[in-house]
Amino acid sequence: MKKKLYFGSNLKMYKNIQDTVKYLQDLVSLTKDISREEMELFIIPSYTTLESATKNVDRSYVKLGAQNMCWEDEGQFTGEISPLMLKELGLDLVMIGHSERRHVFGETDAEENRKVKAGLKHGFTTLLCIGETAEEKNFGISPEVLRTQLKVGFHDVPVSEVPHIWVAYEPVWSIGVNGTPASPDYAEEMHKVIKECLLEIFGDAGADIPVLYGGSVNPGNANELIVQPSIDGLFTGRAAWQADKFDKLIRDAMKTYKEKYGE
Ligand SMILES: O=C[C@H](O)COP(=O)(O)O
Repeated sequence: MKKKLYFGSNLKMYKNIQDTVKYLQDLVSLTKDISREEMELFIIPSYTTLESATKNVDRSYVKLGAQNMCWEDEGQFTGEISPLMLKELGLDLVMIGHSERRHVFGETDAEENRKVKAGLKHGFTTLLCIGETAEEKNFGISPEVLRTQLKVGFHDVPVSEVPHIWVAYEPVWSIGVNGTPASPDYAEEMHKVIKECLLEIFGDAGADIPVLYGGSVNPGNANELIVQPSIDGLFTGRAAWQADKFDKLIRDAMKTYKEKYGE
């Protein structure tokens, strides 16, 4: 089972312009020799760094994205960023529905759906993040929660958009300094649920959507996660924020994957 592997990071509300550009340039130069046929690298920095990042980083090696986006092109939406504004920067992707957007800022599945449709309409690769809370996990309803987030998130999205869709599974309880990483077995089980649901939504084409795991990915668990059959990549926060450490995590994971599945 040989497939392209995805590695990316969300920089959240960290790093100023200078630090972001340096991080991206270092990451590109460190990872340049890794074939982009085998590995997709993407980074999602803060809004204020994006213009400098797009101008100063070799985009053939790293895709750049935004952490959120409004569903409207323009209007009376103080504090929001329009898809047209992001297009002006020439970004590759938008992330929709990150756990912190849903749980700190109260975004709903229906809002994520509007954003997903806007992202796709404007030609961005659209990364929808989903994941259950600890309480939902304890009630034993994780599959139902994930299926709801996918079914609402992709409501009315035509199958022709599949090539532009990515999904990240990030259980809320696994994210950040207080998070507990999902075990590889549990992550695999949930990825299977997600992949089955994508087939239901998009038919056979749904199988082409990459599904990434995120939530306390670190050098100690990345290798075991990446070899799970239904995990297509790792969406990493803290463990990716130093270019040399992220480069090592990627290389080790790819080596482990190749040892298991062949060159
Ligand atoms: O977007 C990334 C996730 O929130 C994961 O963050 P983390 O790896 O620091 O837990």
